[in-house]
Parts: sequence; structure tokens; C-alpha cells
Amino acid sequence: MWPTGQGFRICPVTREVFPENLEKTVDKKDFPDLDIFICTADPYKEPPVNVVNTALSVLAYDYPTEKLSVYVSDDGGSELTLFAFMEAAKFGTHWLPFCRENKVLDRCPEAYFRSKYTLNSETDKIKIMYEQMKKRIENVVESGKVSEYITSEEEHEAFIKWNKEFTRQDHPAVIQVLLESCKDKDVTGFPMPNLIYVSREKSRTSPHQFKAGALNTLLRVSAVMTNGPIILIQDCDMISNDPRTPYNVLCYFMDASIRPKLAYVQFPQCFKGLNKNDIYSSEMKRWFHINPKGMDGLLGPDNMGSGCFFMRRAFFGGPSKAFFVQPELPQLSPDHEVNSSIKSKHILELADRLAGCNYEKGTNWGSKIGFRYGSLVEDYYTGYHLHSQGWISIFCQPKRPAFLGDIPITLLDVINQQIRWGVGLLEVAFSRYSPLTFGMQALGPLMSLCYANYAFNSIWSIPITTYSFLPQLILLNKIYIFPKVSDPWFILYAFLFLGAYGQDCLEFILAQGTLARWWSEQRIWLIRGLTNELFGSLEYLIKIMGFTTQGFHVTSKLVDDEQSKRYDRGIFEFGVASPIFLPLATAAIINLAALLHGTMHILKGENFDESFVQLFISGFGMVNCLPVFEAMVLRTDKGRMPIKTALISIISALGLYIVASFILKI
Ligand SMILES: O=c1ccn([C@@H]2O[C@H](COP(=O)(O)OP(=O)(O)O[C@H]3O[C@H](CO)[C@@H](O)[C@H](O)[C@H]3O)[C@@H](O)[C@H]2O)c(=O)[nH]1
Ligand SMILES: [Mn+2]
Repeated sequence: MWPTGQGFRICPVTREVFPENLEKTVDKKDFPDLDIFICTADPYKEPPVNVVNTALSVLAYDYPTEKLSVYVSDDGGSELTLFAFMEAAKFGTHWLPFCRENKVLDRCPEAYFRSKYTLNSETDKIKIMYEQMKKRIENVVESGKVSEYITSEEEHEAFIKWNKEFTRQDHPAVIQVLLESCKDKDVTGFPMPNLIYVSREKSRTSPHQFKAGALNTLLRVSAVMTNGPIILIQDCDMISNDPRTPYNVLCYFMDASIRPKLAYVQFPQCFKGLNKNDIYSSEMKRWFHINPKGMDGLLGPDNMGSGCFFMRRAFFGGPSKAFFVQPELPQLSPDHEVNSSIKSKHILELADRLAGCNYEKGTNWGSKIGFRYGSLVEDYYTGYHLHSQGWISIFCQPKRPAFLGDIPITLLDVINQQIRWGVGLLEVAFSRYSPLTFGMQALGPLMSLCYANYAFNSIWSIPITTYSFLPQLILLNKIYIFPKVSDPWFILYAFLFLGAYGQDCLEFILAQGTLARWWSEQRIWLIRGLTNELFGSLEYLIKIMGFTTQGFHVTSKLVDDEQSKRYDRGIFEFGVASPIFLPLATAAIINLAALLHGTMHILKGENFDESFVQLFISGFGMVNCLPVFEAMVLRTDKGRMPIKTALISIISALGLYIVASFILKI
């Protein structure tokens, strides 16, 4: 892992753009069309009102509205989400001119009304409107029925496909044009952007490939409707935080010297609502900020799934003409020009067919065209393939974050999210496209090291688990395996530990981190080794043995008030009795026991020299486990560790001790 990590350190790059100069060189008329894709998958885990907020924040981009189209992919196949978007389309006709006229910076309504905005009759009016919309959406979600709220015949028509047979896993495609730019105007008479709702056909018998499948459907549907050459991909919980972001991106896409090979411009994933010390290290400074800068000096950052502007052409083979992969229908080609209304019958019929669940059979979608199938981290995997084909990417890190996302606030959610990443990355690591073999040839050594560092990340669980148990169990049996403090070899151990931790800390602080957040980062790194990396590797093994696993487990974005309060206070949230916590809790007990046991012997006058390293490791483990002890014994709130988990881990610790003693005695 150490050598692979060096790929990021050789040539880091920091870029700056001057979007204010853009209009001096490019006429607004010549701006390319921009298609924005927003994915949602579950109205109960991803509240529609939040998805709507994300959509409004990009609908209100500072961009010629007739060139802007927003496509919403609803993998939840939910009428609640469609209803929410019908509401959003109406509210949007007020919200967009309001933002434009008042030069609003927070174009996500929820964010705006939470900020310090000027109170006057106009803001009052729009706020009331927003609250009413929110209320209606929330009521509908709560009751699970839209019928009470729809009045017009046209609206009824939109929900016609939701009949008795319609289930989330089995339903026909639903495509609804909610706003059409040339016809629908806002309240000041300005054209609105296009807004299209797409829920692809689903059937239990055909694989749907999760988000990658959803994005490929949107690639096709948007191709026949607007075919914008630039595409922004957004998760439903990542709001736009800066209306001028497309300008930043155009600085690169309009640059003739980079454009021919540029596949995507990636913005870092930034998050809102982190607590002070970022206890779960959700900021992921290394993955989302430091490493991409390092890769930017090579072929460019990896793709992070959200906040990424793609060149549509990049989804159709390598950058040179010779490597262009022609799609099966000429209308899907990136250079195809659309000239009929997005509501015209033949377009809608074709779109319906393109969103069919059997459409991709026998085509290149998922292998040579579009987002790649075969890994649960479709973002990383697709970016990796694009780089292998000779495309480059760019990391754009403006001071004001372009996007702000939500983070999971319970430890189990964090772990589950990372189990998915771990499985997805291992799928790449051991595929025929492994960065160490295929990648080495296609990308050259440094870039493939970077990709390998991610792909093999779960390997950390081996040393971390070993160091969490072995020295401690051995210490408990009064056996010493490390050099004595007086031994010159001790210096090597001390150097490696201090060197690695020192470098890590320095890099973190240099990337505008704080010491407390660095401490959280190293702690969560250890916790990951004992939780998601272990369970992720296990899930991966089960998967390759041919058993079905849970697939893409969507992270819940619902916020429980109590949990959220505890999170804000920086308290770890366990709450549920899950076997996932067992290795961590067991390690905590073993470390504490080893530390106490070792210290006792020293107090009794035994020599410190031999046991120091093991004692230090146990102490370090114990300090890192403080939140676990708190959750086990001190806390009484609902987020504490369930007694069942605590008891089982005590028994496991005892068991481990007995087994270890037995083995060590022979
Ligand atoms: O079958 C599915 C599953 C998920 N999604 C959407 O994918 C997005 C990401 O899902 P989430 O549960 O929020 O996962 P995260 O772990 O937060 O997402 C990160 O990791 C994913 C890969 O595992 C990437 O796709 C994301 O862009 C990246 O932000 C959400 O908008 C979902 O609605 C779908 O559209 N269809
Ligand atoms: Mn997410």
C-alpha cells in the first residue's frame, strides 16, 4: 500500500479559473447545451422534497435557460417523486426569476431560507410559496397517495401508469416532460429550462445495474430529446452551491487546447452539516481533496460520481475518431442534432423504448458505451476506463464549493456505504481490468498506482486487524515480540510509526485540516479496518462464489432529530445491534485488558524495556476506542451500543483470550 500511495505525491496540481473572462471570448449564444442528470432511488430514504431542492438549485443555474435541461431518474418508480417534481415545476416559475432578479447565491430554496436573507415582502411571499409546496410534498409522502392533491385532467393523465400491477421492481417506463423550454415561461415571461422525469422500465427478471443503468438510460433518453454535449451528473442529495459553476467548467471545455481529450471536469465532493471534529471523517479529505490533486498532475482525477461534468462524446469510445464507437441508433450519437419538440409523439415513443429494461440486450451499453457495468463503484470504474482509453480529466476546486452534499450521520450508515465501496473496488481490483495489470499497460505506472491504491484499499484490514489483536493477546500471555527499547532495531519501529503518522498529519493539516479532524481521520481509518473492510471483503468473497449479495444499498438521507442532535455534539451513533460492530467492540476490550494487564506488571516492578511496544500499541488502541467504551458503558441515550452487542463482544474477547493462551502454551 505504501508504494501505491506514492502515485498521488509525485505531481500534485492546483488550478485556478477566471470565469469572469469567459464572456469576453465566447458569446453566450455559443454556449453549449447542458444536460443535467439527477438520480434518485427511493422516496423513503431520499425524501422527494430534498431531491426537488437539488433539482431547483441546478434549474436556477446562471446559464441560458433554453440551453439547460434537467433530467430526473427515479429508480424508486414512485408517484410521490413525480408529484414532487410537478410541484417543483410550478414553484420553479417563481423561484427562477426571484433568484435572477435578486442575484441570489444559494439557489437551493431550503439553503436560501436557512441563510441570512433579507426580509421583505418579496422574500416573504416566496418563502410562503416554498413552505406550501414543501408541505404538500411532505403530506403526499406521508399518506403515500397523490390522488387527493391532483386536480386537473392533465395531471391525472401523468399518473395513469401507476395501476395495481405497478410495483417498484416491476413497472413500465414512465417519462413525463414537466417543463419544455420553448413553451413554458416563468412568471416574468422568461423561458424555463427543460425538466423531464424518467423512471425506466423495471422487471424482476432483468438486471438493472443500479445507478450505472439509470445513468445509461438517461444518456439515451436525453440524446433523443436534447443531446446536450455537456452533461452534469448529480446525486439527489448534492445541491448546487454556486450558480456560476457552469462558467468554471466552460473555461476548460471551451479551451481548444484541452477540449479534444477532455472527458470530464470533476468537482470535489463537499458536504454540509459536518460536526466540528468530523467524527466519521465524512469529509474524506484524502479521497476527495488531496488525492485528486495528485492525480490531476497525471491524467486527471478519478470520477467521484457526483459533481462531475462530462463531455457526452466521452461515453462513445476513445478520443480519436478511429476509436469512436457508433451507438446502435443514429439518434443516440453525440453529434446527432435534435430538431423536434421534446413533447412530440415520436420522440416520446422512442424515449419510452430507450428506457425499456431489455433495450440494452445485445448492445454495447455498459461495456463499450456509457457508464461501465461490473462494479458497484460505477463512477470510479467508468473514470478508470475513460483514462485507459486516452481521455484526460480535470479537477476543479473553486474556493466556494460548487456542490454540497449530505452525509450519513450514524456509524452503521457510514460503514454500510463503505462496504459497498469496498466491494465495488475489489470487483475492479481482481477483474481482468485490474489496475496492476491492465492499468499498468493502459495508464502507465503512476496513474495505475493511484487507481490500485483505491482498488486494493480493503487490504488495510489485514494489518489493522492483526495489530488490533495480536500484540495485545500475546502481551496478555506475557510474551514479547517486538525489539526492546534498548535494542537498536527499536529505532526502526519508532521511525516507521512516527514517520507514517507524522506525514499523514502534515498532509492533512496542509490541506486546511485541523488537528482534531486529523485525529478523527486516523481513528476512522482504524475503525474501517475492523468493520467495513472486513465485512466488505467477506461480501465480495460471497459474491464471487456466486451467491447473491445486497447490491447497491442506498444510503439513507432521512434525518432523525435525536440522532442529528447527538451527531452535532460529536457523539458516535451505534444504536442498532449489528454484528458489524463486533470486531470493533471486541478489539476495544482486548486492548483495554492488555493495557491494564501490562501496566499492572510494570507497577509490580517488572521491566518496561521488553513490553514497551506492545504496551504502547494497546494504549494507542485503547485511546482510539474511547468512543466505543463510552457507548458501551457510560451512555444511556438511544445511540449507545446495545447491551446485546456489548455482551457478545465481551464473550468473544474472553474466547479469543482463551484460544490464544491455549495456542501460545503449546
Ligand atoms: O439503483 C440505484 C442506486 C442508487 N442510485 C442513486 O445513486 C446515488 C448515490 O447513492 P447513495 O446511496 O447516495 O450512495 P453514496 O455512497 O453516497 O454515493 C457515492 O458512491 C456511489 C458509488 O457507490 C456513487 O454513485 C455516488 O455518486 C457517490 O456519491 C443516489 O442519488 C441514488 O439515488 C440510483 O439511481 N439507482
Ligand atoms: Mn450519497
